[in-house]
Amino acid sequence: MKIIKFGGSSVANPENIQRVFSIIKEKLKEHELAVVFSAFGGVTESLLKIAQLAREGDEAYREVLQTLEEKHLAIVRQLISVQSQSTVMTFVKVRFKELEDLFHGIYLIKENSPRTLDYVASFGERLSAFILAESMQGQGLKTQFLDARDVIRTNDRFGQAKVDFEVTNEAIKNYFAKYDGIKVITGFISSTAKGETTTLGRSGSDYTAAIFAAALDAENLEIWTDVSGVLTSDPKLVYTAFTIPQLSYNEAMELSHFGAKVIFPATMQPAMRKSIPIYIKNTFEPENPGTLINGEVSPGALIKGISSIPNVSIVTVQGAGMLDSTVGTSRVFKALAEAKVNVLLISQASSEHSICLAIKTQESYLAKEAVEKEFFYEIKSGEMDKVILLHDLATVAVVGENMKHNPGASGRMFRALGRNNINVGAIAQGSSELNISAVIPQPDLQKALNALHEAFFLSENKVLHVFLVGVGLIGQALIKMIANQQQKLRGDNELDIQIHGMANSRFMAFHEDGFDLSNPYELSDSDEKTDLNKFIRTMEEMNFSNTVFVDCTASQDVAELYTKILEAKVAIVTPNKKANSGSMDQYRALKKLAKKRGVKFLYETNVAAGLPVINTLQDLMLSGDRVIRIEAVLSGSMNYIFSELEKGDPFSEVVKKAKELGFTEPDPRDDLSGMDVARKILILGREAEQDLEFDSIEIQSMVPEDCQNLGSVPEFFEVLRTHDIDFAEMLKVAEAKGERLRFMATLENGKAKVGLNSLPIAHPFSGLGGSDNMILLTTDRYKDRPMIIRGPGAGADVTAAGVFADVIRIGNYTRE
Ligand SMILES: NC(=O)C1=CN([C@@H]2O[C@H](COP(=O)(O)OP(=O)(O)OC[C@H]3O[C@@H](n4cnc5c(N)ncnc54)[C@H](OP(=O)(O)O)[C@@H]3O)[C@@H](O)[C@H]2O)C=CC1
Ligand SMILES: N[C@@H](CC=O)C(=O)O
Repeated sequence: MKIIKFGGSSVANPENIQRVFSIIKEKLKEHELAVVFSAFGGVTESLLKIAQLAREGDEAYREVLQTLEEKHLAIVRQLISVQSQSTVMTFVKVRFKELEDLFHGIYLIKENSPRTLDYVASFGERLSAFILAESMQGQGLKTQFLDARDVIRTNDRFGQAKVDFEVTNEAIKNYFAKYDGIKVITGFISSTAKGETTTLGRSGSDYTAAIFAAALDAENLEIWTDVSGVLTSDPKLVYTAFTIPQLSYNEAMELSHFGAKVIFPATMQPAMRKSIPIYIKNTFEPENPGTLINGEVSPGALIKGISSIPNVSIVTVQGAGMLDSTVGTSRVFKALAEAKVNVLLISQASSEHSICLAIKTQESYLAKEAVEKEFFYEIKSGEMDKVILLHDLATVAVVGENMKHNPGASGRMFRALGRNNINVGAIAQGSSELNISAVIPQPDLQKALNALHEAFFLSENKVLHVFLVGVGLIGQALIKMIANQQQKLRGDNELDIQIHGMANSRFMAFHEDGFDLSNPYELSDSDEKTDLNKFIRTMEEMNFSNTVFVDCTASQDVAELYTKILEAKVAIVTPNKKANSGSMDQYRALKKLAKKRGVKFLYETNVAAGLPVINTLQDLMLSGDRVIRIEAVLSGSMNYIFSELEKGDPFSEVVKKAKELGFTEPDPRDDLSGMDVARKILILGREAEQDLEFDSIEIQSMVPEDCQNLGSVPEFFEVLRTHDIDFAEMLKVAEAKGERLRFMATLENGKAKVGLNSLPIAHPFSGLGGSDNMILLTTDRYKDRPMIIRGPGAGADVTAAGVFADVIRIGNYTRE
């Protein structure tokens, strides 16, 4: 015998009901069944609403009642053939006549006792189960309608009646022995020995099903609902949540205690006592195996799920009066029990001077009042402090029996929370090691759940949440690269990169689920004007774990936001050199801040685009090397310009071409003026642990004087044309000496120089063509022959690839 139960959403309308019948027919092929039904979706709520309206003297109750009757009659019309409708129609009409009288009585005497409300609510299941039994009959199934009030005996605690299992079990067995056919049973309702209608409280229909399963020693119990079992976390908050295939009874109870809504612990008890397996299945996805809850602890994952409770407060009771802890603590709990306050989590310091309780916020004031009343004299004498309330909190709990005797769970939990800048207010772990719970700020709840979910379930599948400012040459190339590699990264590297925010200087746009990168988004379609502070605020509000801010602008304004971004524990990746080439103090402060906040600040592409210069230099320094000298060609555009000039094209045309090829800065004067190279040698010097300020660099500018103060770039090109002849002459002089012109940077003895050099043909830089860069590092270890890094040092693809590599590096870093 199997007991199966369908909830309200499964029987909300005739279409859903037909699905339910198909499931039942399928099951009947192999099993004997009893089916428990909830009221049709929304009916219990409507009945209680009508009772409330009637009690308030609001005549509108009649209309709502009529609508409800119509809903039931419509279901009958759709499910049952015309020839067989009359019995059911009569049943429905008689029940609604009873309800009409009942509500009229409530309307007259303005009274709605729990007893009356139980009776009112009982009509929902009585109607649904009867209609469904009759329609199953109409589909050729032999059914037997059972009003559970005839067999489930309870006390008279209306609203949440206690079952007398001795009487109930006996009555159920007798009933099943007497009648055959599929028993179609009303969920939720029961009765006292005097025949008064009672209800079984929250998730009462599940409880009904469990009572029958236990009484009949059923093979198993299936709860059919509108989700595919118990999920690893709340899917509304954690999009990657997935169905847990199996849970032990203890794990299921613990998860639901901490907020998982699919099943309610009390409803499991009867089935649990008899070790009856419980399946949680989805009516709308019957092929999904759902979750099996049984007595077994499955090996493997450290935890099974992460649950949470929002709107929690911490109630702190402290003072010397608590030091006699046995008495102090017991008085706190006695006071709370008397005030009917439910304590979610308890944490007590070993000093026993204070005790911290997590309580639902709406009960926290009651708790404060109760405890302060209990300790009235101690508070008055100063022996105890007044109770402190802290609001706007939530609890998160990781649950799983495998945490027992397996170290590492709490480390992983708190590392994930800490790394995401989530402050933990209180911690508790039961000695059973079945759950570790923490109180965190409510606004961080979604971020915390996602961080924990990733840390425990998706540590092999990391999600990076990217916010990108600057969608020009490099930004766009980066988006394309991520789009092309997304599948591969997900599959081979278990890394999922999603872009949630984008901005250029004019527009910004956000996407909670991540932009669809296969279908490029046009920022000009957004109606939101760029506001950098708002961009950062929105990024913070989205509050994702593993957030990366990518700056692909050349903007000082954006660089000035880095402090704020790092403060928010968001990592930064950037090719923009502005931040690192500001003052030495600022450079140091950013590095220090990133370290302090435990996030990465990566800028490999600040120098020589995607070439591994900064990482190499950092490795050398970390391993104890010392830089003696740096000689380098650090500008892809300048190298292109001066090597192409050798082919005889006019200077201004070559500069234009360098811009078109994406080698120059947004404004090519930044390259020609030597400023860009100066920034790069400054950054290299700083990475080589030298104290360098920008002002100390000797810079030779290639921008003719009359081009320096021109406004727009096109204007600049116009005037530059008039200097083509000067540059041709410069080249001629060099060539006459058998030399080549190369724009270089050097750093030696703390002195940096940037400028154009005429080099002998044999010089390593003379052979550089196109956008190539070359960096010669002479160090203590590389003294006789310098270390050489060479390759293209500018261009959209090589730069975007370098930025992309930094982003991936962050993914790998956050993996542990
Ligand atoms: N090109 C290369 O080879 C290399 C470039 N880099 C660096 O990469 C960065 C980007 O260069 P590149 O893509 O060529 O430049 P682009 O001019 O092509 O793109 C710059 C982007 O930044 C946006 N932007 C500018 N100012 C702001 C602002 N205040 N707020 C928001 N968005 C802003 C621009 O918006 P809008 O379009 O509205 O103006 C544009 O989308 C630069 O820092 C550069 O030094 C580093 C290594 C190599
Ligand atoms: N404009 C730069 C590109 C990146 O830094 C260059 O020409 O090298």
